[in-house]
Amino acid sequence: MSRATQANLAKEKGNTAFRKEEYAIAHEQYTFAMSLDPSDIAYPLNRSMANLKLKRWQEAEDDATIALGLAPGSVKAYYRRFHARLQLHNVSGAQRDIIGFLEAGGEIQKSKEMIRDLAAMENSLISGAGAPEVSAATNTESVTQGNTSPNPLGFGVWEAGKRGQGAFANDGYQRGDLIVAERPLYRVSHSSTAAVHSAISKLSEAELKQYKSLRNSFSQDPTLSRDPLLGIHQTNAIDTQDGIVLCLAISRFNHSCSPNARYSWHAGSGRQRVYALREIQAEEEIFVSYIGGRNVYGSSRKDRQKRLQRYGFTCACAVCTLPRQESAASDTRRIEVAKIWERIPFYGPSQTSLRLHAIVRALRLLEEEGYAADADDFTNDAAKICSAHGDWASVRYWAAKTYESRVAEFGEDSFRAIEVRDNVDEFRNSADANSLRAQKFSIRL
Ligand SMILES: C[S@@+](CC[C@H](N)C(=O)[O-])C[C@H]1O[C@@H](n2cnc3c(N)ncnc32)[C@H](O)[C@@H]1O
Repeated sequence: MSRATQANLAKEKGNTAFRKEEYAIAHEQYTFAMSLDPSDIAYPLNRSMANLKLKRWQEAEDDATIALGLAPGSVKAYYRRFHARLQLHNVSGAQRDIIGFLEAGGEIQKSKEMIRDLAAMENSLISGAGAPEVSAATNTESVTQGNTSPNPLGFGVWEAGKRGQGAFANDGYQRGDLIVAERPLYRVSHSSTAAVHSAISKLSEAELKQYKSLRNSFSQDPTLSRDPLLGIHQTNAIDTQDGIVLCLAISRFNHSCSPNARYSWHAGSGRQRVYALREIQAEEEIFVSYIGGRNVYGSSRKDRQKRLQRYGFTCACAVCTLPRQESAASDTRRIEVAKIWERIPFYGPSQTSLRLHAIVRALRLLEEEGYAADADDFTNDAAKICSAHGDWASVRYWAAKTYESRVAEFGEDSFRAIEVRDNVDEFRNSADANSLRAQKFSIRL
């Protein structure tokens, strides 16, 4: 009997054992078949299935990889490896298998099930259900709608083209929704090599593994390439008023110069939060801005690109990739906003109408830019100047706008919202109240 025939016989024995749910025996027979004929894809493919049944995930993945080496377009091999990788929490590998499965002609319906399974696995990884060895488990909570009740994470991590991976909304959000609140993996007061290494040395083995799975945009950097752990820190760390933090889930949020979400450090709970700045549709990517305030809304594409080099990338967001003419128009708008911001304190006591018109102009320009944050930089000034004229209706209008944006962007319990909650009273009691000629203004947004 030829080796090929013997191998086929062993496979048949394996299949019989498999049907009787005797997976260990099936595994033995497939191994024998492989040793007799290593060129036949059926044997590693079947052994991969037996390994899945035996919950030997790594071996199942390896066998599917062997099968793909023998037949690169094998739908079954992609499907089995996907399931092995799912169990191994290999998100990007599992994503690649879904793509391979589809490209090899796998059924659309099945691929949708794979996507759902992967999303469920990711959510369980981040929220902790069924994945106790994953440190983000205890680190993350999320609220999909309304700011109050904790739900499973409302976003998944997917491939985002040139940006690597990114966070995509499951069902969508409204302005002011808390997308996630995550306890950092570590916090450092500065990003020196010693401080970062010291923080990393305190991570558990599982945490370190997750840390190492984060993106490193500095692998080609002349100095940082020698220190990948520092490169990961540099790529993902976030500046907060309480130091520099690194969060596993939030690390997957990409940057946009007109973001639909924003970071908000909450000192009370020691958590980094992300709030929706505007409506975010289901499956839309969630973007934050890595740079703050005027550095993003008041600066040209060229200047923003320069600043973002610090994160090791050239920004490819929707604003930075506008065609030449639209990009120039965007720059013009942002530079005008910056000029208005700089000019505001220099309007004279008789120029309050002009000042308020300039504020409205800045806010409209921001709206045209699709920039949905930081309106409070302007509305707060409008309230203050109206209080100097004793125009309390205008003060209430502008102060309400300020409070509204701070609640939506930082949360009702944030310092920044609380600070302006009773602003009307504070303006009334301030030394500047009624200090200019009494006047009423009807200038509104
Ligand atoms: C904090 S990570 C964000 C998640 C990352 N994309 C990933 O795959 O894990 C920051 C890195 O993502 C990429 N990135 C984020 N926003 C980007 C953008 N607007 N354009 C190009 N790359 C971006 C850059 O490589 C950057 O260094």
